[in-house]
Amino acid sequence: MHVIYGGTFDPIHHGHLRLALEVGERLRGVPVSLMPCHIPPHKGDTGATAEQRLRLLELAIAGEPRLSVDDRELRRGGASFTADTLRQLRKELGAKVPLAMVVGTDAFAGLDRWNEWWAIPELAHIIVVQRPGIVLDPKGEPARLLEERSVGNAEDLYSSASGKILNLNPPWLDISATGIRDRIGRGLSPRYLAPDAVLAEIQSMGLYGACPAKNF
Ligand SMILES: Nc1ncnc2c1ncn2[C@@H]1O[C@H](COP(=O)(O)OP(=O)(O)OP(=O)(O)O)[C@@H](O)[C@H]1O
Ligand SMILES: O=C(O)c1ccc[n+]([C@@H]2O[C@H](COP(=O)([O-])O)[C@@H](O)[C@H]2O)c1
Repeated sequence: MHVIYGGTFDPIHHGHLRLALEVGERLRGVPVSLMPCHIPPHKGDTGATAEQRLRLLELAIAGEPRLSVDDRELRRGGASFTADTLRQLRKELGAKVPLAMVVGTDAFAGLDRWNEWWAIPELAHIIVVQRPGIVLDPKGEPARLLEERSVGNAEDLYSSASGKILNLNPPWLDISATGIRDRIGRGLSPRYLAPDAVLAEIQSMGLYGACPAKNF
Protein backbone atom coordinates (compact mmCIF):
# COMPACT_ATOMS: atom_id res chain seq x y z
CA MET A 1 0.00 0.00 0.00
CA HIS A 2 1.32 3.43 -0.98
CA VAL A 3 -0.29 6.26 0.99
CA ILE A 4 -0.04 9.95 0.13
CA TYR A 5 -1.35 12.85 2.14
CA GLY A 6 -1.42 16.05 0.10
CA GLY A 7 -1.80 19.56 1.38
CA THR A 8 -0.70 23.14 1.18
CA PHE A 9 1.01 22.77 4.56
CA ASP A 10 1.41 26.55 5.02
CA PRO A 11 2.80 25.63 7.53
CA ILE A 12 2.76 21.93 8.52
CA HIS A 13 1.43 21.52 12.08
CA HIS A 14 0.77 18.87 14.74
CA GLY A 15 -2.76 18.24 13.41
CA HIS A 16 -1.31 17.08 10.07
CA LEU A 17 1.50 15.08 11.69
CA ARG A 18 -0.70 13.25 14.19
CA LEU A 19 -3.19 12.43 11.46
CA ALA A 20 -0.49 10.99 9.21
CA LEU A 21 0.73 8.70 12.01
CA GLU A 22 -2.80 7.62 12.95
CA VAL A 23 -3.62 6.72 9.34
CA GLY A 24 -0.41 4.72 8.90
CA GLU A 25 -1.11 2.78 12.09
CA ARG A 26 -4.57 1.82 10.81
CA LEU A 27 -3.02 0.49 7.56
CA ARG A 28 -0.67 -2.21 8.83
CA GLY A 29 1.87 0.44 9.86
CA VAL A 30 2.72 1.59 6.33
CA PRO A 31 4.66 4.82 5.99
CA VAL A 32 2.68 7.88 4.92
CA SER A 33 4.08 10.29 2.37
CA LEU A 34 3.28 13.96 2.96
CA MET A 35 3.01 15.72 -0.37
CA PRO A 36 3.12 19.53 -0.42
CA CYS A 37 1.44 21.14 -3.42
CA HIS A 38 3.23 23.65 -5.61
CA ILE A 39 0.35 26.01 -6.41
CA PRO A 40 -2.79 24.96 -4.50
CA PRO A 41 -5.60 24.83 -7.07
CA HIS A 42 -8.34 26.24 -4.84
CA LYS A 43 -6.54 28.65 -2.55
CA GLY A 44 -5.19 32.16 -2.97
CA ASP A 45 -1.55 33.11 -2.43
CA THR A 46 0.34 31.13 0.18
CA GLY A 47 2.18 32.79 3.06
CA ALA A 48 5.37 30.83 2.36
CA THR A 49 6.83 29.78 -0.97
CA ALA A 50 6.62 26.15 -2.07
CA GLU A 51 10.32 25.68 -1.28
CA GLN A 52 9.89 27.17 2.20
CA ARG A 53 6.86 24.94 2.91
CA LEU A 54 8.87 21.93 1.75
CA ARG A 55 11.77 22.90 4.03
CA LEU A 56 9.37 23.15 7.01
CA LEU A 57 7.93 19.72 6.20
CA GLU A 58 11.37 18.15 6.03
CA LEU A 59 12.22 19.61 9.43
CA ALA A 60 8.90 18.38 10.85
CA ILE A 61 9.46 14.73 9.92
CA ALA A 62 13.24 14.54 10.41
CA GLY A 63 14.12 11.28 12.17
CA GLU A 64 10.58 9.85 11.89
CA PRO A 65 10.72 6.70 9.72
CA ARG A 66 6.92 6.34 9.52
CA LEU A 67 6.61 9.61 7.62
CA SER A 68 8.24 10.79 4.41
CA VAL A 69 7.98 13.73 2.02
CA ASP A 70 7.07 13.45 -1.64
CA ASP A 71 8.09 16.64 -3.47
CA ARG A 72 6.86 15.58 -6.94
CA GLU A 73 4.32 18.41 -7.21
CA LEU A 74 7.03 20.98 -6.59
CA ARG A 75 9.27 19.35 -9.18
CA ARG A 76 6.40 19.30 -11.68
CA GLY A 77 5.57 22.99 -11.09
CA GLY A 78 2.35 24.79 -12.03
CA ALA A 79 -1.01 24.15 -10.37
CA SER A 80 -1.01 20.90 -8.42
CA PHE A 81 -3.87 18.88 -9.83
CA THR A 82 -4.27 15.66 -7.90
CA ALA A 83 -5.45 13.66 -10.93
CA ASP A 84 -2.11 14.41 -12.68
CA THR A 85 -0.18 13.38 -9.58
CA LEU A 86 -2.09 10.13 -9.19
CA ARG A 87 -1.54 9.25 -12.87
CA GLN A 88 2.17 9.77 -12.42
CA LEU A 89 2.22 7.64 -9.26
CA ARG A 90 0.11 4.92 -10.86
CA LYS A 91 2.60 4.71 -13.73
CA GLU A 92 5.47 4.28 -11.25
CA LEU A 93 3.70 1.76 -9.01
CA GLY A 94 2.12 -0.33 -11.78
CA ALA A 95 -1.52 -1.35 -12.04
CA LYS A 96 -1.69 -3.69 -9.03
CA VAL A 97 -0.23 -1.85 -6.03
CA PRO A 98 -2.92 -0.30 -3.81
CA LEU A 99 -2.57 3.49 -3.77
CA ALA A 100 -4.51 5.64 -1.30
CA MET A 101 -4.79 9.37 -0.79
CA VAL A 102 -5.76 10.95 2.54
CA VAL A 103 -8.10 13.96 2.72
CA GLY A 104 -10.04 15.66 5.47
CA THR A 105 -13.81 15.93 5.04
CA ASP A 106 -13.40 19.68 4.42
CA ALA A 107 -11.30 18.94 1.32
CA PHE A 108 -13.40 15.90 0.29
CA ALA A 109 -16.62 17.98 0.42
CA GLY A 110 -15.33 19.97 -2.57
CA LEU A 111 -13.99 16.99 -4.53
CA ASP A 112 -16.43 17.48 -7.41
CA ARG A 113 -14.82 20.87 -8.12
CA TRP A 114 -11.36 19.34 -8.51
CA ASN A 115 -9.78 19.06 -11.94
CA GLU A 116 -10.87 15.76 -13.61
CA TRP A 117 -12.29 14.71 -10.24
CA TRP A 118 -14.11 11.71 -11.75
CA ALA A 119 -10.75 10.13 -12.66
CA ILE A 120 -9.50 10.21 -9.06
CA PRO A 121 -11.38 7.19 -7.63
CA GLU A 122 -10.24 5.11 -10.62
CA LEU A 123 -6.61 5.91 -9.84
CA ALA A 124 -6.55 5.56 -6.05
CA HIS A 125 -8.47 4.70 -2.92
CA ILE A 126 -9.57 7.72 -0.90
CA ILE A 127 -9.21 7.82 2.87
CA VAL A 128 -11.59 10.46 4.18
CA VAL A 129 -10.84 11.68 7.68
CA GLN A 130 -13.72 13.21 9.58
CA ARG A 131 -13.14 16.86 10.43
CA PRO A 132 -15.46 17.76 13.33
CA GLY A 133 -18.38 19.91 12.27
CA ILE A 134 -18.08 19.20 8.54
CA VAL A 135 -21.12 17.43 7.09
CA LEU A 136 -21.29 16.43 3.43
CA ASP A 137 -24.23 17.73 1.42
CA PRO A 138 -26.32 14.52 1.22
CA LYS A 139 -27.34 15.38 -2.37
CA GLY A 140 -23.82 16.21 -3.58
CA GLU A 141 -21.41 14.12 -5.67
CA PRO A 142 -18.93 13.49 -2.81
CA ALA A 143 -21.71 11.99 -0.63
CA ARG A 144 -22.90 9.87 -3.56
CA LEU A 145 -19.37 8.65 -4.25
CA LEU A 146 -18.93 7.79 -0.58
CA GLU A 147 -22.16 5.82 -0.52
CA GLU A 148 -21.22 3.85 -3.65
CA ARG A 149 -17.66 3.07 -2.75
CA SER A 150 -17.32 3.05 1.01
CA VAL A 151 -15.76 0.06 2.76
CA GLY A 152 -16.05 -0.97 6.39
CA ASN A 153 -12.43 -1.36 7.38
CA ALA A 154 -8.88 -0.59 6.36
CA GLU A 155 -8.11 -4.19 5.32
CA ASP A 156 -10.65 -3.85 2.47
CA LEU A 157 -8.29 -1.42 0.75
CA TYR A 158 -5.79 -4.23 0.21
CA SER A 159 -8.10 -6.22 -2.03
CA SER A 160 -7.85 -3.83 -5.00
CA ALA A 161 -5.50 -1.16 -6.31
CA SER A 162 -8.02 1.71 -6.26
CA GLY A 163 -11.70 2.62 -6.26
CA LYS A 164 -12.70 2.36 -2.58
CA ILE A 165 -13.37 4.97 0.04
CA LEU A 166 -12.53 4.45 3.70
CA ASN A 167 -13.96 6.75 6.34
CA LEU A 168 -11.73 7.18 9.38
CA ASN A 169 -12.41 9.07 12.56
CA PRO A 170 -9.13 9.42 14.44
CA PRO A 171 -8.73 12.20 17.03
CA TRP A 172 -8.68 15.53 15.21
CA LEU A 173 -6.50 18.20 16.83
CA ASP A 174 -8.14 21.59 16.57
CA ILE A 175 -5.19 23.27 14.84
CA SER A 176 -5.17 25.06 11.51
CA ALA A 177 -2.43 26.63 9.44
CA THR A 178 -4.60 29.76 9.19
CA GLY A 179 -4.71 29.97 12.99
CA ILE A 180 -0.92 29.65 13.19
CA ARG A 181 -0.32 32.32 10.54
CA ASP A 182 -2.80 34.64 12.30
CA ARG A 183 -1.14 34.20 15.67
CA ILE A 184 2.30 34.89 14.25
CA GLY A 185 1.03 37.93 12.36
CA ARG A 186 -0.48 39.33 15.57
CA GLY A 187 2.71 38.78 17.54
CA LEU A 188 1.24 35.88 19.58
CA SER A 189 3.08 32.65 20.24
CA PRO A 190 2.33 29.59 18.04
CA ARG A 191 4.34 27.37 20.40
CA TYR A 192 3.15 23.73 20.77
CA LEU A 193 0.93 23.96 17.68
CA ALA A 194 3.76 22.79 15.42
CA PRO A 195 7.17 21.19 16.07
CA ASP A 196 9.74 23.50 17.63
CA ALA A 197 12.12 22.99 14.69
CA VAL A 198 9.40 24.20 12.30
CA LEU A 199 8.65 27.25 14.43
CA ALA A 200 12.35 28.09 14.79
CA GLU A 201 12.75 28.01 11.00
CA ILE A 202 9.63 30.15 10.50
CA GLN A 203 11.14 32.66 12.85
CA SER A 204 14.59 32.68 11.31
CA MET A 205 13.10 33.10 7.81
CA GLY A 206 10.70 35.79 9.11
CA LEU A 207 7.70 33.96 7.61
CA TYR A 208 4.09 35.01 8.14
CA GLY A 209 5.25 38.31 9.61
CA ALA A 210 7.44 36.70 12.31
CA CYS A 211 10.04 38.94 13.85
CA PRO A 212 13.40 37.11 13.80
CA ALA A 213 14.59 39.09 16.84
CA LYS A 214 11.66 38.09 19.12
CA ASN A 215 11.31 34.49 20.39
CA PHE A 216 7.96 32.76 19.94
N1 LIG B 1 -5.96 19.77 12.39
C1 LIG B 1 -5.90 18.91 11.38
N2 LIG B 1 -5.76 17.60 11.62
C2 LIG B 1 -5.72 16.71 10.61
N3 LIG B 1 -5.82 17.04 9.29
C3 LIG B 1 -5.95 18.32 8.99
C4 LIG B 1 -5.98 19.32 9.99
N4 LIG B 1 -6.11 20.52 9.39
C5 LIG B 1 -6.17 20.25 8.07
N5 LIG B 1 -6.09 18.94 7.82
C6 LIG B 1 -6.16 18.25 6.53
O1 LIG B 1 -4.87 18.29 5.95
C7 LIG B 1 -4.95 18.47 4.53
C8 LIG B 1 -4.14 19.68 4.14
O2 LIG B 1 -4.64 20.77 4.82
P1 LIG B 1 -4.06 22.22 4.74
O3 LIG B 1 -2.63 22.21 4.35
O4 LIG B 1 -4.97 23.07 3.93
O5 LIG B 1 -4.11 22.62 6.31
P2 LIG B 1 -5.01 23.64 7.07
O6 LIG B 1 -4.51 23.69 8.47
O7 LIG B 1 -6.48 23.30 6.88
O8 LIG B 1 -4.67 24.99 6.30
P3 LIG B 1 -5.45 26.38 6.18
O9 LIG B 1 -5.85 26.79 7.57
O10 LIG B 1 -4.40 27.28 5.57
O11 LIG B 1 -6.62 26.14 5.25
C9 LIG B 1 -6.45 18.58 4.19
O12 LIG B 1 -6.89 17.30 3.76
C10 LIG B 1 -7.09 18.94 5.53
O13 LIG B 1 -8.40 18.42 5.64
O1 LIG C 1 -6.80 18.59 -8.25
C1 LIG C 1 -7.48 19.56 -7.87
O2 LIG C 1 -8.18 20.25 -8.64
C2 LIG C 1 -7.42 19.92 -6.39
C3 LIG C 1 -8.25 20.94 -5.86
C4 LIG C 1 -8.17 21.22 -4.50
C5 LIG C 1 -7.27 20.54 -3.68
N1 LIG C 1 -6.50 19.57 -4.24
C6 LIG C 1 -5.52 18.86 -3.41
O3 LIG C 1 -6.07 18.54 -2.16
C7 LIG C 1 -5.06 18.53 -1.16
C8 LIG C 1 -5.53 19.36 0.03
O4 LIG C 1 -5.66 20.69 -0.41
P1 LIG C 1 -5.69 21.91 0.63
O5 LIG C 1 -6.08 23.08 -0.26
O6 LIG C 1 -6.74 21.57 1.65
O7 LIG C 1 -4.34 22.07 1.21
C9 LIG C 1 -3.80 19.06 -1.85
O8 LIG C 1 -2.98 17.96 -2.19
C10 LIG C 1 -4.31 19.72 -3.10
O9 LIG C 1 -3.40 19.72 -4.19
C11 LIG C 1 -6.56 19.25 -5.54
